[in-house]
Amino acid sequence: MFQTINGGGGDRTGKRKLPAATSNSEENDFGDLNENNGDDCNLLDDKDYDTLANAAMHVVTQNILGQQNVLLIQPYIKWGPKKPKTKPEHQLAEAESLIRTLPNWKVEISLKVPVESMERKTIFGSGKLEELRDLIKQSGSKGKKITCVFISRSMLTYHQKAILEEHFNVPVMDRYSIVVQILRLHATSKEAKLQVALAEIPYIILQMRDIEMLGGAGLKQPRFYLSDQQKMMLKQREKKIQHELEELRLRRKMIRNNRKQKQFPVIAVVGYTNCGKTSLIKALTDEATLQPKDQLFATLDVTAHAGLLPCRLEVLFIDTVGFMSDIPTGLIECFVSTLEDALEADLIIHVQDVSHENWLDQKNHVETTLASLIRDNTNQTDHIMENVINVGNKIDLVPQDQQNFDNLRIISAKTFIGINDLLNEVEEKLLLATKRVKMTFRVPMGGEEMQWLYKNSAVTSSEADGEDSQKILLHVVISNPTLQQFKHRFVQSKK
Ligand SMILES: Nc1nc2c(ncn2[C@@H]2O[C@H](COP(=O)(O)OP(=O)(O)OP(=O)(O)O)[C@@H](O)[C@H]2O)c(=O)[nH]1
Ligand SMILES: [Mg+2]
Repeated sequence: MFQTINGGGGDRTGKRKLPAATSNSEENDFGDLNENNGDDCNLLDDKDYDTLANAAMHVVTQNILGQQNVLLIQPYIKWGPKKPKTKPEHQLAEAESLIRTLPNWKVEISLKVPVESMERKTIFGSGKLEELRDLIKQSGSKGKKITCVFISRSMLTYHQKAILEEHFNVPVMDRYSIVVQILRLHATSKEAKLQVALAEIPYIILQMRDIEMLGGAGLKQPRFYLSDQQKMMLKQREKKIQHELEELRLRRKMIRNNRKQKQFPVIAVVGYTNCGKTSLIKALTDEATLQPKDQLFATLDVTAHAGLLPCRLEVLFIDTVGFMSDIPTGLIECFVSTLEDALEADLIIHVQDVSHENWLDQKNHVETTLASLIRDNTNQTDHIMENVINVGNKIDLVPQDQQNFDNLRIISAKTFIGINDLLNEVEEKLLLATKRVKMTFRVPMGGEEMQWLYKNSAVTSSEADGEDSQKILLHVVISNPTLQQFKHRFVQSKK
C-alpha cells in the first residue's frame, strides 16, 4: 500500500516531511499546499443580488435544502442532423443523478420526450404540453405533488421557461440552474464560492437579454425586468468577483512556482464527475481527510495531497473538479483557473468509471475538453497529452466476462485492485516525464557530497558500504540537470 507522509518534523533523512493535505473547510497549517480556506466572502452576502438571482433561477440557497418532488423531462431530437450523439436514456440517467445530488430533492416521474426542435417556444407540441400539464395536476392525488419541473437541457431561454411555467404552474429549471444550485451547496472555500457566484452572472444576463429582445410577447405575466440600477449592480459584482479571483489565481501561481522550486513532481488526477478521483487519491495516499461522495461535483476545489512512490520519491497528487457534458461552457470556464494546477502537472491520471454504461462518451468528453483547455491556457499541448495514464476505475462493479478494456490500467479505488501496479506505472512514467533517474551514489559518510545530495535530490534510502566503512551508499532519485551539477561540482573537480 502507498504510504502517506504525515505533517511536521523531519524524517530520518533530515529532510522536512510533506504535510498531509487538509480539507478546504479546515484551517490549513500548511498554507503552501492547499491554500484555500473557508473564509466567508462579504462580497457574496448581498440580499439585492439574491433577489435578482432568485428571479432568474427560481431557487434561492435556502430553498435548495427544502423538499422538492421533481418531474424530470429529457427532451430529445429523434431524427436529423441535430440528433444528439449521447443516447437520451443516458442523458436521462445523468439528469437523475444530478437531482439525487441535491438532498431532499426526489425524482417522482422521469420521462424521455421526443421533440421536433429545441428552439420552439414551448419545446413540446400542444398535445404533449396538455398531457404533461395533466400529469402534474393529477400528481397530488396519485402520490407526491410535483413541485418543480426539470427540463434536462443545458439552458432554456427565459421565454421557454416562463411559457412552460404558465402551463405547468410550478417552477421550471434547466441543467444550468440545477448545476449552479449543486455548486452553491458544495462550495466551501472562498475561491469555489466566488467561482460559483461568477458562473451565475452569464445566466442572468442571457435571461435578461432574452426578455429584452422579446418583451413580454406571448406571456401573461412578464416577471423579470432589470432596472438600469440592477444592471449596473450586476456588472459591478461581476468585476469585483473577477478581481478577487484574479488575486487568488496569482496566489495559486505563486504556490505552483514554489512547488516547482521545491521540485515536488506533480500528478493531476482528472476525470468525469463521480468517476472516483477523490477515492483514487485516498487509495494512493491513505489520507483520512479525503471524503469520496456519491454525488456529482462533490469536489469543487483543487487540493494537493502528498504521497510517496515505490522508490520513495515524494510527489503531490492533485484532486480536481469533475467534468460533465452538456453544461454551458461559461460554467466550466469559471473553474478553469483551478484546473491550471492540473494543466501544468508533470503527469495526468485520467480516471474513467468503466462500470458506467456511458463511460466511452464520458472519456471522449474529458479528452476533448482537456485538450481545448490545455490549448487555450498553456503552450505545451503535446508535452502534457503524452503524459496521460488512462485508468479504468470501479472494475469491482464490472462482471468478469466483460472486463476486457484495451489501453486502460484497470483498478478499483474501493477494493484496491490494481493500485500497486498503477503506482509502478506512475513511477516509471513520472521519472521519464521529469527526466529523473534512479541511481546509487557511494560517497564519504557525513561528507559534503552526502549533504549536497540530501539537499538537492530525493534520497530514497541509504545503507552502509560493506567494503569501506568510511563510505555510505545513497539510493537517490535525481533529475538530469541536478546530476550534471553534482558531476560538475564533485566529480570534475577531483580530476
Ligand atoms: N464500487 C466502487 N465504487 C467506487 C470506486 N471508486 C469510487 N467509488 C464510489 O464512487 C463515488 C464517487 O467517488 P468520488 O471519489 O467522490 O468521485 P469523484 O470523481 O471525486 O467525484 P466528484 O468530485 O464529484 O467529481 C463514491 O460513492 C465512491 O465510493 C470503486 O473502485 N468501486
Ligand atoms: Mg472528488
